[in-house]
Amino acid sequence: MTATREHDLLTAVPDGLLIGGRWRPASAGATLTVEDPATGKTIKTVADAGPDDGMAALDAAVAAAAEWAATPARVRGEILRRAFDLLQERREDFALLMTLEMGKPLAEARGEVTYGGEFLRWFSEEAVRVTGRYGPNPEGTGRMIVTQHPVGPCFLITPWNFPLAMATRKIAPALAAGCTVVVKPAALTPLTTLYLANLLQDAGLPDGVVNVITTSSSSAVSGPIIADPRLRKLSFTGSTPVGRRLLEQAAAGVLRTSMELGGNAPFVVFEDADLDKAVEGALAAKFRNIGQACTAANRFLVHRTVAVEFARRVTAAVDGFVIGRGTDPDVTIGPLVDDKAVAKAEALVKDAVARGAELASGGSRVEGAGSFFEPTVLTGVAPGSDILREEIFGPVLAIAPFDTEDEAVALANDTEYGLVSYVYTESLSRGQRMIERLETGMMGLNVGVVSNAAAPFGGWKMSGLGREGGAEGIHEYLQTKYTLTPA
Ligand SMILES: NC(=O)c1ccc[n+]([C@@H]2O[C@H](COP(=O)([O-])OP(=O)(O)OC[C@H]3O[C@@H](n4cnc5c(N)ncnc54)[C@H](O)[C@@H]3O)[C@@H](O)[C@H]2O)c1
Repeated sequence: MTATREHDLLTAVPDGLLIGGRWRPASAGATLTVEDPATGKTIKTVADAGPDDGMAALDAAVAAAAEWAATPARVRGEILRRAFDLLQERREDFALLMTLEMGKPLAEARGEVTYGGEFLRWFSEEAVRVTGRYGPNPEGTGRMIVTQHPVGPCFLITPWNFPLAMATRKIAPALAAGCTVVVKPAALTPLTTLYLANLLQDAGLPDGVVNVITTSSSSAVSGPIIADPRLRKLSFTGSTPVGRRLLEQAAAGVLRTSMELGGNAPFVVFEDADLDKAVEGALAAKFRNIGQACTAANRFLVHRTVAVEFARRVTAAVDGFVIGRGTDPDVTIGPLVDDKAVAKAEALVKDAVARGAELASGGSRVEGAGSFFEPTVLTGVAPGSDILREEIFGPVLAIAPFDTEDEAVALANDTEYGLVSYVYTESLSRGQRMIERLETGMMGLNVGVVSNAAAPFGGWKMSGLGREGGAEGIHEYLQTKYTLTPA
């Protein structure tokens, strides 16, 4: 990867706010810097929006709402399809951009372009499948008509860990449903969203349908937007504490919300599992995105009879990982997003070891430039350790043994989160029992990655509200009207 290629790409990314189809600086002239977490160096400076800019973006979304809602769904779908096609042409640019601003290895960034792109294609097709119902009133006389309508202007807040996919997973269904949006990416990773907005313009999206504000003052800018009665929907992906705060704000206006929040996924390996498959799944579920995924396996619950062998095999694989800047094709473990993330991984490992866990591999920060933490395997993690309760969001694989199926279920469900679980067993009946017993919105049964544009992604319990993707996803942005007529 040449420095010139990186420079040319970064230069091509807009550095302003997109409001009503025009790129412009923040009204106060403020800027924020974006760093490469592998080097700690600034790679670009972009506009830092204030509350006035946020309101201007909402004004633009409101002004464009009626015309976009009246645009035939077929036309809206065709724009999304063009955006999908353009993304395929620009896939290497998007992959490199994510590696530069967020740190994930290029091969994984390419995987995210594929995954994130699929939401554009999926919802380009779903746009034309929004239908109503018309029929006799089964309870009496007259006719019942049920119709679907866009909810109106939406505010979409995305996290830094999947800069492209978290944006397309919200923007595509909103546009398909006929809603206009204001998008606010995380301040650590605004570049991918800016470049995506640029692509949507190239795909023929009318002015004002997608507006983007980048800001380091998330709560000061978001508060007035959420409080504005013209806003009709808030969709958020991020941590549970921030989600809870936003729900409180949204409650004042009885605002519709979708919340994709934190996880604490159990990865259960039964004694009858195919260990080769379980190890392969474990590595994907844990080390994808350097462990920084809401779907990352957080707690490895392994039957005591296979725990030593499972640990031996994952440790052998982890010892072969290559740490470094994600632009190097040999690298399998990039940096964490910032030093705070490194400190958190360090503290969780320390606590687990203090409570009796053994370090089979890694365990330390990597000294020098950039925010690196060694891929780590911990065995014999004791109940009550912080690492079993908190979302690790780092490359630490923590193994705790269990003896019976009931114990595995109790441990797996012993968390306020309920996003995803992973189960490895060769028994069909046990697999089916796990579907019934595990309290999560998604489950990987002998599979280590569940994300899929055609599936309803989302959690139970404190992992969130609503679903993204699948046939369900577009309904987050539609509201139902029921009409009774005597005819
Ligand atoms: N369930 C899912 O689909 C899913 C997917 C990815 C990440 N996540 C979760 O996201 C978290 C990691 O992301 P993060 O660290 O960026 O989360 P975060 O909650 O700190 O930030 C998410 C977004 O919210 C913004 N934000 C923060 N405080 C705000 C406030 N007071 N008002 C308005 N906006 C605010 C941030 O700028 C960012 O854009 C993890 O908990 C992870 O599990 C969930």
